[in-house]
Amino acid sequence: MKEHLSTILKELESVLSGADTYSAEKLAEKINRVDRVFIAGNGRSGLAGKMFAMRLMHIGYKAYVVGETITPSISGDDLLIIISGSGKTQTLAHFAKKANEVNSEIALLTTNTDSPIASESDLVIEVPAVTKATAHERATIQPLGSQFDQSAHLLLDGIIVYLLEHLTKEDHEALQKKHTNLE
Ligand SMILES: O=C([C@H](O)CO)[C@H](O)[C@H](O)COP(=O)(O)O
Repeated sequence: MKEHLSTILKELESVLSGADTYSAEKLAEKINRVDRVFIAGNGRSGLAGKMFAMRLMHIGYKAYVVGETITPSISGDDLLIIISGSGKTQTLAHFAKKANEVNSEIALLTTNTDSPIASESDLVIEVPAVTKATAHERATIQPLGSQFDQSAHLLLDGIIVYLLEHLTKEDHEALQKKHTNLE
């Protein structure tokens, strides 16, 4: 088990050292500028997105998860962030088209910069990880898209730290207060 964990950490270090951090910083700046942030992803990519949305709320941004019952309609002053390893998931491609129709900005976190969702996006952040589509051809000890899902989660947590350090000045106490008291 220790060996597996050590290998997973090495995989993540290798992926994240090749991630497009320049674009990740641009994404942080967009988040800071737009009115509201909408986050979409399916499966485990979607779970990484939900964790990111929660932290954005904690640090003072208006964040919504696409598909939740209380999520309002998106508009031209908003940003849609899509997390999709393949960049091809059809429901997400549809969301990107709809968001473009109302002129909202779109950012994509993906391994596939040459994908249908990438071509709809204003900003593409490349994360060079293995996905469910490439797991058979690239080296990882992990199943399906675990490497991408984990890398996306860590990169998004990195954006939270960047926002806290450079763009918002929320302190730990303010974050604690925003965390739900219904638990
Ligand atoms: O659940 C997923 C995981 O990769 C399976 O290991 C995917 O995130 C889900 O299938 C959505 O796919 P992508 O849009 O390509 O991330």
